[in-house]
Amino acid sequence: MGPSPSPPQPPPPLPATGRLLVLYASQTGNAMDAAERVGREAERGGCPAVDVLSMDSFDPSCLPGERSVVFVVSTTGQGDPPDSMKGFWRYLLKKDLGARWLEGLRFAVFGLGDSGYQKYNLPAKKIDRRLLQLGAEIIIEIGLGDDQHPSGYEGALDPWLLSLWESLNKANPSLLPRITDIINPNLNYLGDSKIEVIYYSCNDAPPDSVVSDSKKLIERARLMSPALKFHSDGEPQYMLKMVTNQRLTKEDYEKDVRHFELEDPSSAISYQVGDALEILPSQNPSAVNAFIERCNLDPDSYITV
Ligand SMILES: Cc1cc2nc3c(=O)[nH]c(=O)nc-3n(C[C@H](O)[C@H](O)[C@H](O)COP(=O)(O)O)c2cc1C
Repeated sequence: MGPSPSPPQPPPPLPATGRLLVLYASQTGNAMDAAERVGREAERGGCPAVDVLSMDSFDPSCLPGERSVVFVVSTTGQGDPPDSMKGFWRYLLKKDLGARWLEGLRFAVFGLGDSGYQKYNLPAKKIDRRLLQLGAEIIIEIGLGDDQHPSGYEGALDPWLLSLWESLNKANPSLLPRITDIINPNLNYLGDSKIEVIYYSCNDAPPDSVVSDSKKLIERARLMSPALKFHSDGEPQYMLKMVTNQRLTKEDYEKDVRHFELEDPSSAISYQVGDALEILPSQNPSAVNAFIERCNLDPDSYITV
């Protein structure tokens, strides 16, 4: 008998030089959206490996093993870091890390904040400074997204990303072999639209077609109320009184972020830690009618997409 074949070997780990890591800390989702955009653009530029992770799912002690990291960090409270950054930040502040701990790591920080607050973009500024103290090399200057900008944080993110890709490419062209696809996107590359919109008048729909099925759905959507939805699906229906509805943002701030409390839900619903509560909005019929009128649509037509 000949020697038994050796078991298949796992592929060798990709060298950290070929990977772009995007670490984000977000309280209400904007920094996550921005980080995902960074990741998507890097992939479009041909980056061999891109990972987009929330800071609390990355072990900070592994940071020295990385070569290129983009940090996307928002601000909450009064200049506070998002919850998902707290552990990471505590680790970075450890005294024994030393001024060479991050030698060989190149980084860039994009912050999301609101210049209406006194402590504008503070966590992003702090992490930028701390990474430098720990010996990391800056790729480009910190970018500061501002809710007060007419285009929101994207007003600063767009030009910042362009400089980021150019600087990364200068230092390591193999990281973005198709950089022109991000810097000068060829719109033909996107191809033709992949959706088709068909309008039917309500009388056009054959009786057993998808359109006639969707008639019921549309009628329900017009009257949309979560309670009705649950009722017609045969699922349990609970009415809970809201006892606190407190605005967390300033009155003159365009975003309306709220803290809600419901009256003793345990009397009506049995739930466990980790269960998700879904709060569905009701449609405002006058808003639906205004939309139909604005778009010059026939209120009795059906549309398939
Ligand atoms: C309750 C609250 C507190 C905030 N505090 C600050 C602040 O102190 N400084 C700042 O620059 N921005 C502050 N912002 C603005 C946010 O950082 C900004 O809206 C950001 O886009 C939110 O990103 P996120 O959704 O990833 O958390 C605050 C926003 C909210 C809703």
